[in-house]
Amino acid sequence: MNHALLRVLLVEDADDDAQLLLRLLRKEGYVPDYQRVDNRTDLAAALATSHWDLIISDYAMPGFTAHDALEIYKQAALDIPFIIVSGHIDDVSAVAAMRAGAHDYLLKDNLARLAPVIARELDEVRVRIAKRRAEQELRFHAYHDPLTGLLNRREFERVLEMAVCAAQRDCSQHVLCYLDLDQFKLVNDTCGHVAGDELLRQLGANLSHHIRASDTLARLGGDEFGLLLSNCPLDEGMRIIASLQELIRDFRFPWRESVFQIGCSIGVTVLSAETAAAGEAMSAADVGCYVAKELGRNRCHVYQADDQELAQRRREMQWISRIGAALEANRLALYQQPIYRIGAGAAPVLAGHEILLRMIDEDGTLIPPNVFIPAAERFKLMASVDRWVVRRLFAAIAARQPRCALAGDDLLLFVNISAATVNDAAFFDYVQQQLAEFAIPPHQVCLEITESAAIANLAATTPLFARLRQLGCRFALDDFGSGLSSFGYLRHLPVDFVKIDGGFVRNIACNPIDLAMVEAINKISHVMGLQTIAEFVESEDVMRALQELGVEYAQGFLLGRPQVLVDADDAPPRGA
Ligand SMILES: Nc1nc2c(ncn2[C@@H]2O[C@H](COP(=O)(O)OP(=O)(O)OP(=O)(O)O)[C@@H](O)[C@H]2O)c(=O)[nH]1
Repeated sequence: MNHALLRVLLVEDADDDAQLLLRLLRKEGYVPDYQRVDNRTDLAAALATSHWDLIISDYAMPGFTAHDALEIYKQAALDIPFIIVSGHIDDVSAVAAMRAGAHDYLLKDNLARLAPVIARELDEVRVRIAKRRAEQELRFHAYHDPLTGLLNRREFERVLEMAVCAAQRDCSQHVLCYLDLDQFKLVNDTCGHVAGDELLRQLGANLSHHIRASDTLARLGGDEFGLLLSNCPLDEGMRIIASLQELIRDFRFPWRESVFQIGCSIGVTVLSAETAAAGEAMSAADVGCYVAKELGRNRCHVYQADDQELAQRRREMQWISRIGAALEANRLALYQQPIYRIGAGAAPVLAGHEILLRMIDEDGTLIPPNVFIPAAERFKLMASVDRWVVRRLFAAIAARQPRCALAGDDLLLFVNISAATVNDAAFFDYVQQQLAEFAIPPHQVCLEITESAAIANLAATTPLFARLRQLGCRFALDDFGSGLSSFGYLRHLPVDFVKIDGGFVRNIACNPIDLAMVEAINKISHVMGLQTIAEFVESEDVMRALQELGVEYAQGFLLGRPQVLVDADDAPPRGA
């Protein structure tokens, strides 16, 4: 038999009856810890001051009934089983008492059911408590960061939105801070993530004890915290921030043999009637924090409008890691767009493909080249990107991958190279080695460079083109015509094809100036012994005009859209 402590509140005027109940409880193995009350005041006081597992109440007492007791019990809003044990109670009164909140009723001369009823009610209360706890926990997790117990980013943004609305409505001022710990990575790297977690937990708790009750602190993720100082002008906000900085400066985090001291960069912005949206305020505080880092870390910076310029630089810098990661993880895909030989009165004949590059971001979205290539150029990643394309393409052809229609054919591969690659002294050797490794016939490869990049790097372009042409590779000048001064340069560049800028081609059927430009480029190219390719051929009218002019090749949506050639998940080639 179990001996379970049972804290029981007896609402009973007769001590004899109370003792009888207690004896019964003991017989059933309970160890009752009890109090007897017989009036409203004592009952209310007992409920308010002690914790009870069970209430057993008589039905009718002098000047006091179970209904009165139930009323007080309901006001206390406690989840305690309430059982009526009465000398005589008619069915109507019993049902009324159950409706008023009693869990069961028994007659004093038949208490055989008492033990099972108590066991059942205690069980049910346990189930209700467990359910409530689980619900509370779920609610807590929806709004809180599991590591620190502070609010999470989503809840912080909700509170921030309310503050922005309040500022717009009643011109109140609030201060928003974005806190990012300095060199936090060091703690993780030297002592492991468990130490880093503990530091975040301790610092979060310290900060939360230090702010006003009306303020909101949240962990936004990683080592970043958000703080909203409600109804607070900037000067008062700066005083609070200064005291938080002091607290962080004084904070010591001991871990095994080491003691860490941590710095924090803080971006600050004011929410006022002019604040348009919570997202805008959040981004201003984030930019402020970035500037604080740039200025040397461990400081606070109030966001200024011209900080955006710095932030733009940061966004650009992020491309370095995005492109680097994409190269590393082979998250680049090759597409091919057909180029046809066109002749007056004859059906176009497939002559080759231009190889186009797409980047796939970490979340699977396709990034077009006009978005990431300018960034790759700015951050000197294009030479690596070009090498990646060459190797990936050659490997795909050598492996005769199913989508690769080029293998074994005499079709040309037009591969774009950048100005950076032209200036890469080792590129010639690289291409030579790749051609040999994958047994690609050099005459199938036509390297394309834009007219402007070729001219801007003339000193490097000419010898590279000459050497690669000796191997058998061919060259095309891309976007020809966009830099109008370039006819003279054609004489100096050892190229085979001129790709006429699509900006002229697109409208030749309706714009006589564009038609004249294309005609001139075509004529001069032919006089120099070069063949011409028209880009952006999108309609039959344009195609007819090109055939009449005697342009040799055409490329554009009319003839074929870019198709996947090598997907990001195709097996990558081994090696550099
Ligand atoms: N321990 C722990 N580390 C985390 C958690 N979330 C993110 N981190 C790490 O926190 C670091 C945050 O990166 P950054 O803010 O860029 O690094 P930092 O060293 O603080 O550098 P600065 O902010 O430039 O001073 C990264 O190393 C993450 O891996 C976490 O929940 N626990």
